[in-house]
Amino acid sequence: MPATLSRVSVHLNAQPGQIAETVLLPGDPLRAQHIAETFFENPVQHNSVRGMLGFTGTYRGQRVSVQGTGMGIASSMIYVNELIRDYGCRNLIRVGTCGSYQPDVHVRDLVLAQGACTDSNINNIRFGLRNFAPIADFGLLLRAYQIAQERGFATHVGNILSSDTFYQDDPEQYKLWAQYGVLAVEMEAAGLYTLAARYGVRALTILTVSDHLVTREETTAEERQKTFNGMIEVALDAALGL
Ligand SMILES: O=P(O)(O)O[C@H]1O[C@H](CO)[C@@H](O)[C@H]1O
Ligand SMILES: O=c1cc[nH]c(=O)[nH]1
Repeated sequence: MPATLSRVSVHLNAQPGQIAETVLLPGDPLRAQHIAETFFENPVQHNSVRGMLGFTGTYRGQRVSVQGTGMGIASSMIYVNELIRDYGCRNLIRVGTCGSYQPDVHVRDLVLAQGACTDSNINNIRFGLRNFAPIADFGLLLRAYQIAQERGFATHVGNILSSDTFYQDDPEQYKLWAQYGVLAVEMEAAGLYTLAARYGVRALTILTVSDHLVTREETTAEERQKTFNGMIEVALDAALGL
C-alpha cells in the first residue's frame, strides 16, 4: 500500500462512508452475500478482508449494509467495534441461527433476543464482580415483533444464551439455562448488546431456530432457508426509517 493511503480500520477495507448506518450481521459471510444478492438493490461489496464478506446497497430506497461477523463473541466484537467506531454505524441487527432450549420453541420459529446471558468472560473483564445485563434496543425489538406477528411467524421474545462453546462435554448443561426460561443458544448477541450500550447505538438479535437441544427436532435445508429469508425481511423492515 502506498504510504499516502492510510487504512480506516483493521479488519474491514471499506472506504469512509461506504458502510450504511444500518447493518445486518449474520455470522456466515456467505449468508451476507445471499442477503445482499436477494434483498438489496445495487449491492456493492465493501469488504473482502479475511473473506469476511460485507455489502452495501439499498432496500426500499434506504441505504443498508450487511457484514459477516464470523462465529463467536470474540470474532463478532471485532467487526462490531470497527463498524461503530470507524464507520459510524448506528443500527446493528444480528440475523442468525440458534438451537432451541424449550419444548415450545420449534425449529423454524423466530426468536427475538430481548436479553442475552453469556458464559463468556467478556463482561467479567469489563465489570469485575458487577454483572451487566446485555439487552436489545426496545424500539427495534417492538418493531420487529409487530412485523413478525403481522406476517404470521411463530415468534418468541425473551432471554437467550450467547455461548463461547458450540460443543460441550456435558450434554445436560443446557438444562440449567432452560430452567431459568432461556429460550435458545447462539454465540454472539451478548457481545453485540454490550458494545451497543457502550457506544449508545441500537442493537437487536433476530434468530431462526435451526435445531433443537431438547426434542432433537429437525428440518430440511430448504425449509430453514425459507424461514431465514422471512427473518431477513423482518429485520430490514424493522430498520426502515431509522
Ligand atoms: O447462524 P450464525 O449467525 O452463524 O449463528 C449461529 O451459528 C454459529 C454456530 O453454528 C454461531 O455463529 C451461532 O451464533
Ligand atoms: O450456536 C448455536 C447455533 C445453532 N444451534 C446451536 O445449537 N448452537
